[in-house]
Amino acid sequence: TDISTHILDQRMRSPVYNASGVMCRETTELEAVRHSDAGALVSKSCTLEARDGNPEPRYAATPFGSINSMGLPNHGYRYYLDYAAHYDYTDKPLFISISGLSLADNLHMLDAFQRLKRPLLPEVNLSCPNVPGKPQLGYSFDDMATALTAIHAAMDIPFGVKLPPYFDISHFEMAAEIFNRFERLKFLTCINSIGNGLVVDTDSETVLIKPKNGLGGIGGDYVLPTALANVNTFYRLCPDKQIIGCGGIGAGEQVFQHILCGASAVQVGTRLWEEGAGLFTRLNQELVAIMQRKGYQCLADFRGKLCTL
Ligand SMILES: O=C(O)c1[nH]c(=O)[nH]c(=O)c1I
Repeated sequence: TDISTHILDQRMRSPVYNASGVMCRETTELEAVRHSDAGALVSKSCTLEARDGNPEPRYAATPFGSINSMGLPNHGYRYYLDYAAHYDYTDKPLFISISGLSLADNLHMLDAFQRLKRPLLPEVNLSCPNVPGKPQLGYSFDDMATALTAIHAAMDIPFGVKLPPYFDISHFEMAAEIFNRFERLKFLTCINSIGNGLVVDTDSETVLIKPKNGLGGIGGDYVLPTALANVNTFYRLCPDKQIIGCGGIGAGEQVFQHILCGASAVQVGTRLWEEGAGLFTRLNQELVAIMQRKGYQCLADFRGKLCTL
């Protein structure tokens, strides 16, 4: 049973890796993912300068997932540039998440990463919901088109984007029409957390996290149907791009479902935060078990083959 996959020409021994933001802010964390059974790794979204992020508590686990308003805490892009410069690319693919506070910052950082001349894979984050005063690009189609036009003009290497969840068919269509304009935009990571949810503790009658009156991005079991809808819809609307699934993965079954909906690889956030890097070993085993039960030899046997009625 072969669970390997490729993103562009880069092979992954497993289709599962971390979601940006989880187990990837420190080089020690990135190394933990690299030494795990994850098939790749992605770094914490970075900005030009280091950021402390929002006041704590800013993450909370909940009965069906998590809520977070981290506020883009990171060491600044040079820290991740240094990791990418010394990384052994023969091991597993390295994705670099970029989330500049302006288009100019994004262009500056992306240029620095492409000048490394390393096979790193930039994932431009269009969907951070937690920086007060910074509306996310993914929900402003004109601004997103402008940014991607400039990024595509500046990038000689292939890149991807981290997308927010969309909920309206016309939004899927408008977003896909924009993405399909850009040939070197090669992968779409769907989805980021569902922005600005609110989780309340009944006993204390209090929110769980400090920033933004308790509002934060929702992840975990709550978001699986939305994640699958975004994966499958962009899989159908953007046939020249690969889809990386993210959202609601806690067991091999959801890995299977994301791939059935069209994902070439999948990322795990909430469940990784709660369980640790041993998660990848478990998910790989559970995926193999499902494939064996169904008689599938490789991921291509079922990728994108979701049946409709
Ligand atoms: O608050 C964060 O740091 C954060 N949190 C998220 O749930 N998604 C994001 O893209 C980011 I940049």
